[in-house]
Amino acid sequence: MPATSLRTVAEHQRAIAELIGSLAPTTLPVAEAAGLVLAEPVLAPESLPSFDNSAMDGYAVRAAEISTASDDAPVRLPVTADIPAGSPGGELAAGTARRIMTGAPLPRGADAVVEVEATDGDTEVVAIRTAREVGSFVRVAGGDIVAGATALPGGTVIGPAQIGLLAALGVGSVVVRPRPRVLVCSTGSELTDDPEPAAGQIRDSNSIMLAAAVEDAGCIAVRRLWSSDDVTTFLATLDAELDAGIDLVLTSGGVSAGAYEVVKDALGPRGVEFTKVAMQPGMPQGSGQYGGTPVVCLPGNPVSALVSFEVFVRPALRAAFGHPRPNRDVVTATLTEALTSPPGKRQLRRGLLDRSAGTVALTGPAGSGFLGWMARADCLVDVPTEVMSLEAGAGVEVWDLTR
Ligand SMILES: Nc1nc2c(c(=O)[nH]1)N[C@H]1C(S)=C(S)[C@@H](COP(=O)(O)OP(=O)(O)OC[C@H]3O[C@@H](n4cnc5c(N)ncnc54)[C@H](O)[C@@H]3O)O[C@H]1N2
Ligand code: MOO
Repeated sequence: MPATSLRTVAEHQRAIAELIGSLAPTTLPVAEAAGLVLAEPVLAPESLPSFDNSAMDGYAVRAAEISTASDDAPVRLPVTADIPAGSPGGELAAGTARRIMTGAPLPRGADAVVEVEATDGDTEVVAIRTAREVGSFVRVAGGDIVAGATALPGGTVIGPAQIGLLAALGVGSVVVRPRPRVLVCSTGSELTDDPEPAAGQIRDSNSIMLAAAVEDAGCIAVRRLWSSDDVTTFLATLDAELDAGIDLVLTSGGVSAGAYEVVKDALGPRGVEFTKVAMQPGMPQGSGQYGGTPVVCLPGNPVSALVSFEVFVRPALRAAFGHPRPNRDVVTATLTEALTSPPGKRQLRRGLLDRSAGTVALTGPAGSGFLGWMARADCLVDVPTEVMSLEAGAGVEVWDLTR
């Protein structure tokens, strides 16, 4: 097939994004929502802080009563009570102070806190050496968030800070799009889980690698399957595991032009379209629905499989749960060596970024069967379709695989 008739990367990206679509929002306990995205805003059910409290260990006072305090002429106030954090603040009588701890409620009548360092620390009659303004070291109720205000807008990614805030507000569940659930299936009669593979056999690295990529994208790799290159076995393996809870079946291998292309032979007549994409690696690709479940078929060469996952599947999976940044960060870097790229194909080479120097070095040649070169890389160098060679020193766009 001439290169001009291949599907472009952008076209196949759109096809996969449409295929996977967007998952319906659901309500989840906050603790299970880490990494997910709010499908609607969270309104604060109460104010934060919920009561006026002290920002320092010190003494709760009336500011006006210590306005003349200085090192030479400290103001002395009887200490009538201790207010540890967790106890009620009580009422501050005129002309007195209460010892107060950080986070403890301000007693009624007090309007400032003097930190212990500005006093002699006495527990009976405290000498205060510094005047303090009204409101000093007081964390006012609602000073962070007022009841009824938007605590977190829709579209927020739920990370540690958001989880902490929701816990502080007493919000136990949130409305989010769920993590896509992915069934990962390797194919190939050469694959074995025998620690000592027989002649011609190899270990299945794709399913564990793609499952890790699925989890790294914030999704769930529900199960890992393996099938030989036999169509009946492959379909039976898939049918036994497919249920309504699977959002995507991700296969690898069996999609090119050989005599035993099990995925193509099994799913081609059953709703999955096999195409060639103008990309290196990752030319043979498949996508469609099998029994109503979206299926993406990646090529078997391990590097092709993982690069194809990066280019087509990861962004679509993240978009499916509403992630505001479905794509990797793209940066511009200077190539440290020359490269060549096939005509009519967008090439994604494996590279190592030197972030401080702004340079990128290739970790190996373009071959798609050698995972070692990919495992040493932390980025993909994106060589545009129309570019067939680049000299050392050329500027290139680079996908940062760490972000
Ligand atoms: N005559 C042609 N041959 C090939 C073409 C072509 O257009 N014409 N395309 C080449 C390209 S490009 C790719 S990519 C591969 C894709 O092949 P398949 O998707 O059919 O994959 P397999 O043949 O099953 O395997 C390819 C390669 O990868 C190894 N592999 C497969 N699965 C795993 C796994 N789970 N773990 C580890 N390694 C795996 C497999 O042993 C093969 O070495 O086709 C080219 N050929
Ligand atoms: O296109 Mo294949 O995926 O390069 O090796």
